[in-house]
Amino acid sequence: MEGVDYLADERKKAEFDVNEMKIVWAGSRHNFELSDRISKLVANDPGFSKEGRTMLPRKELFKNTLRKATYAWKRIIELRLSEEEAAKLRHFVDEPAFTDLHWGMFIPAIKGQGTDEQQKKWLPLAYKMQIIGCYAQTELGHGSNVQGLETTATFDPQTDEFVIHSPTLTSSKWWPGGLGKVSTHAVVYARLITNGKDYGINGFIVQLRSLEDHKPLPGVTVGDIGLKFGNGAYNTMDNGVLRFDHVRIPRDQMLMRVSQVTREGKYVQSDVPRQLLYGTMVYVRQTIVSDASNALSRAVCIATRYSAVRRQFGSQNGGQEIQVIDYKTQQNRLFPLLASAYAFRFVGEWLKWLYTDVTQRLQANDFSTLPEAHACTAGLKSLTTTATADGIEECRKLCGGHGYLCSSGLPELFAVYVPACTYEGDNTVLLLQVARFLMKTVSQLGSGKKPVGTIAYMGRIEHLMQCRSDVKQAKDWLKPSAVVEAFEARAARMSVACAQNLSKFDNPEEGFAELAADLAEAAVAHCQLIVVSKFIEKLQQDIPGEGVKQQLEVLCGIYYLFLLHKHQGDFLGTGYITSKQASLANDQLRALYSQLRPNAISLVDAFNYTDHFLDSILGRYDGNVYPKLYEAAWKDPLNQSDIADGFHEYIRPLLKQQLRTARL
Ligand SMILES: CCCCCCCCCC/C=C\CCCCCCCC(=O)SCCNC(=O)CCNC(=O)[C@H](O)C(C)(C)COP(=O)(O)OP(=O)(O)OC[C@H]1O[C@@H](n2cnc3c(N)ncnc32)[C@H](O)[C@@H]1OP(=O)(O)O
Ligand SMILES: Cc1cc2nc3c(=O)[nH]c(=O)nc-3n(C[C@H](O)[C@H](O)[C@H](O)COP(=O)(O)OP(=O)(O)OC[C@H]3O[C@@H](n4cnc5c(N)ncnc54)[C@H](O)[C@@H]3O)c2cc1C
Repeated sequence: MEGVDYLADERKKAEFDVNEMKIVWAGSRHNFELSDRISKLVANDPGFSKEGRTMLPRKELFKNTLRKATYAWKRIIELRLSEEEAAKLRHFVDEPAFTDLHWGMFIPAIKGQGTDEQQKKWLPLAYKMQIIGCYAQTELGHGSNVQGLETTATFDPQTDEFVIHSPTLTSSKWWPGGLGKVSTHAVVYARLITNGKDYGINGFIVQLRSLEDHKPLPGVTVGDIGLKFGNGAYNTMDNGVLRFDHVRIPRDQMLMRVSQVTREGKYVQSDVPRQLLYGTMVYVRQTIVSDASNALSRAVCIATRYSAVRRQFGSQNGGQEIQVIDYKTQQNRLFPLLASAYAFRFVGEWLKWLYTDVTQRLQANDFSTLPEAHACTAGLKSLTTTATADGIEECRKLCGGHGYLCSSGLPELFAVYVPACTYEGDNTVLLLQVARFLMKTVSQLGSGKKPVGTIAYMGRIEHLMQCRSDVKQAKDWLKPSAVVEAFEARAARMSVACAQNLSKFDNPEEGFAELAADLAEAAVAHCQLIVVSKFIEKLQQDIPGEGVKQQLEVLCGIYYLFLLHKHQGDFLGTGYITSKQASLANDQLRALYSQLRPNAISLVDAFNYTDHFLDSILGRYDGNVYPKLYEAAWKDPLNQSDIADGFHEYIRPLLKQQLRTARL
């Protein structure tokens, strides 16, 4: 980095090896070197400049995204990047585009739900981008309720084709990214009807646009759904609307891994569970959990650096004012978010492992871990995206007024990120899926079926229902066993309380609906237990580097003690801790803030973000905030002239009129 480093003093305070922490953050030396190389490649290429992006009108913004996405593809080919390198490059280009859905959902849907033959036919075309695809599931009338989708795919045995049709306005596909203006193909989810019988939802590969002139094919109506939240932000994506008027596709374009329709029109269900139809969602939810730490760490990096630069009040004898990062209130808002970024990183790594494991089992026809994989991906997607979206907004507030400027990077980051709470499953709907899994687990206790994996703790239910915390002094809260038991007891007791209340209803579905808010809270408690446990397990590994493990222990402590403080009501209400023990937890939390403080800047440096990727004046590596903010203001189009457009038309007559009135 060239020039003065205004954060140099902060960096000197670090009590750990930042370079080793960079490797822990990246997951491995290989990952670190890959991210470092590709992020610099993108940052140094003017073709990926972000200059002026938030000021472009929609059409220009979208065209610019098409240019960038195709330029990225050109560079991927020229540099002969591997699949892993190409994915990193798209990540660091940092602009939502149709390619996210092509690579992230269209291809995985064909891989997960297509037969070998179908994969052989479609994947090479998709890998070379000779066709571009999207994932068309959600409709105007239904998103969460997948079984309620209305689009039909009716088999016609005369011609050996499916007829894809949108029977109602509400059956219009609505939201799929990349659909509006770009995709040539889509995996369309529709009700499979053969011999007059409705067999429920299945995926179909449907061509939408001509590969010659890109015009919609006969019977296809397609377009963009309109401007979305935030300036720039997610408007780089062409989320689309799609209607079919009796569009015919060959039978072999039904994705046939889960079920098949024969030439005669007979429906055949394979021996794989129907839930595999939802497999692409499980995959994407897992990637969204991994991505949460990316988004949160960006916001935290900006807010932490700026909090060290910004000074307010407390000047003594003409000396400097206090850095706002030294206020306990600032630390209490910021440091748990820094800790959460690390916590989500590690739980994301673990979830990736779980997903790989379940995928291998599925290939060997072992479906036993699918329910747990669904509960973990759904629950952790909900937990991490909610906390990340809220955390980004908190970081904006932590930056005071300047956080509201687009040049802080935070408004755009928030606007791009916040739909993660909705897409790939509304966060409340997903928590209720976890709650169903928990209620099923509780109902099976005593049946001889031993709970395993993330619900193994339920196997010790008798102990967890009656144990009490033995914390006597603040530092007892640093013992992993004390913490894990606290989170297990809270989660188990909340689930059991829900199950007991449910048993009072004659109709379980009515009971579930009535108790949904409590059930969602029990699901949150279970998911927080997973994140805390995985952080603690990470610390049990061998972690090299001077002081690195100690810093991670501080972060882990902050993560769980902050949760304990925030959800004190649960821990006290379920009777596991006393109010005295809650207060000791808070004392320990404050002590950990003081330990973290000198390391804060280096802990965000460990994310290894380039200034290009952060795209934030407040988060600049060198902390040179004020001159750059001042400079940026003058680049606003409004400042291209002293007299604004519209002045002569509107303001001048007003001023003249006031002048006349004053003269009277
Ligand atoms: C795309 C690239 C991703 C990259 C991410 C990184 C981010 C980068 C930066 C961001 C920039 C751009 C990326 C943007 C990407 C946006 C992508 C967004 C795409 C979408 O939104 S696609 C549409 C997603 N839609 C949903 O998620 C719908 C949610 N609804 C459902 O999942 C279901 O309908 C339901 C709520 C689960 C209910 O289903 P159903 O009524 O059928 O089920 P039941 O409750 O009756 O349960 C039956 C039975 O099935 C089990 N089950 C349910 N789901 C699953 C599953 N997925 N897997 C396994 N099992 C499942 C359930 O537990 C029941 O079991 P039981 O009978 O009790 O044993
Ligand atoms: C930016 C963005 C990109 C997207 N990309 C795609 C895409 O590429 N492909 C695609 O197919 N779809 C896509 N979607 C659609 C997305 O998956 C759905 O919006 C999402 O699944 C939520 O469904 P919904 O809109 O029907 O919400 P709704 O279900 O209508 O939710 C409305 C409210 O009702 C509540 N609610 C609903 N059901 C229940 C229940 N059973 N119990 C309690 N509360 C309930 C919810 O919590 C929420 O508060 C995208 C959406 C967005 C915002």
